[in-house]
Amino acid sequence: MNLSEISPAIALTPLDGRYHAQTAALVEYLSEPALNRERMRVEVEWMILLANGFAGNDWKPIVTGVKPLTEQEQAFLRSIPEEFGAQGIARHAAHEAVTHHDVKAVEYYIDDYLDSAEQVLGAPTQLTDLKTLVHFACTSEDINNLSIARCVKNAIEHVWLPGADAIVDLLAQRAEEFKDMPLLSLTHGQPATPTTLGKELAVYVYRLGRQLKHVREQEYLGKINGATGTFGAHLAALPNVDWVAVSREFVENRMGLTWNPLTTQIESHDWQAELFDTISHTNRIMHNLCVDTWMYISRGVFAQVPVKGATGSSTMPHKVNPIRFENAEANFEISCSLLDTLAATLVESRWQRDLTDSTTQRNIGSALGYSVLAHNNLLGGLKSVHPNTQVMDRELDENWEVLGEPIQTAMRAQELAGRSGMERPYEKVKELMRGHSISQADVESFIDSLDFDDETAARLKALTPATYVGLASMLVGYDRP
Ligand SMILES: O=C(O)C[C@H](Nc1ncnc2c1ncn2[C@@H]1O[C@H](COP(=O)(O)O)[C@@H](O)[C@H]1O)C(=O)O
Repeated sequence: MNLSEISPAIALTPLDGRYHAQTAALVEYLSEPALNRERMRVEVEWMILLANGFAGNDWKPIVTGVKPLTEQEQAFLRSIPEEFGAQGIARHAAHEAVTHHDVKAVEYYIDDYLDSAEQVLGAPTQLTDLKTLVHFACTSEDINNLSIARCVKNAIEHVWLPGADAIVDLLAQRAEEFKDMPLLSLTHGQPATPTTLGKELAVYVYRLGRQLKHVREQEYLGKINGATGTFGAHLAALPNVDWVAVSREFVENRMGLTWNPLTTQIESHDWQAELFDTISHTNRIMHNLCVDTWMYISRGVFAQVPVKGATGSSTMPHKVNPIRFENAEANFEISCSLLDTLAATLVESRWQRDLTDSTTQRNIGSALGYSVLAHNNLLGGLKSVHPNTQVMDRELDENWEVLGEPIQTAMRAQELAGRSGMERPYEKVKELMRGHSISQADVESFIDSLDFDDETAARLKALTPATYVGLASMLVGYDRP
């Protein structure tokens, strides 16, 4: 059996195959039909603006000879994208098979609807004669850039950000829960100044929160200014219209985007580079979290809740493998590579336009899809782990030498305050502790061997690796930038 002949078609990529259920929400915004539907929305809104005007021109038609569209006519136009489904996709494809131009095919698709307007509305309508208003004075990129910006904005706001927020919210909740849970830290993989598990999670909350703030503040730019951004055709056809004002009204108020006044044929895509860079950066922070958590699991700091009925290893029955973190790690990497390519290449275009951006932007769905998939697995993974305080306490208790730092720092303070016998504090502690296994008794007798004032000696003796966590617990309160 030839797999390529099976119907419905078998997905080539995992996003639309194996992982479809986890990425399907993006189909609504970033699939090819979603783009074509958005193109239709842009085309019909442009028609409505041209026919009905706006407050800035006292609601007079912008194109001479066109009467304002009635509520019913506007509703009819707006129904075209809203009715775009399986049959519409096939009809658009049939037009494209002839035109070999996807935006032109959208124009013809709308023309077909205008032919049926009188029948659908049940009354004579000027719409049947308004085919020439479809795509009026537009180049394809006028339609494309606005459609893509709106598709991406919706995908970010409705799918990507909620997924990222869910991770940050869970981390913040866990940071608060675990803020007093002491944890041996490892710098260079070696025992170091203890922290708390909550504080380490709060670091991620803070880092991610900053990036998500950038994403929320992202501008989405749009333009509608003709074939090379000069309004040349607009002016040649209708010289008395304030086209700059019309263009601005459309981009800002009808499309909900930031108006770009100065472009070549293409919107310059700088906002896309900014957004994709930020998302890639966010992916990398989450990748770091996956790796850290994976290693905490390996160390026993986090235990995993076994999923009922699930198999860890096909041969080693005892195992619960951290597969969700590994899956997320891999998908973040693929997402980053696509986003990095998009951000790097979209900001360049030969002279007034080349078409590389069109081809490249068709992968925005994949780039965000791998990220959304990774979010899903990371969130599931995080929900399935819980701290093992026995392991954490044991690690701390086996590493009393981490108290070398507070002792030598207290010695410095004593020396600076004029107390004698505190010279060469770092070296003295190093002599005692470096490379040795140190017990609680060793630490105590070392403190006793030095001439600390009573209060300092008592404070140092009260320290254990588990209580030497500084302000970790309080710092968790700073996790939301
Ligand atoms: O308004 C215009 O069309 C102006 C024209 N520039 C174009 N602007 C936007 N789209 C264009 C352009 N040219 C082609 N196409 C169509 O883009 C589609 C590219 O397909 P793909 O590589 O799959 O992304 C594919 O459907 C192409 O037919 C120019 O000559 O400057």
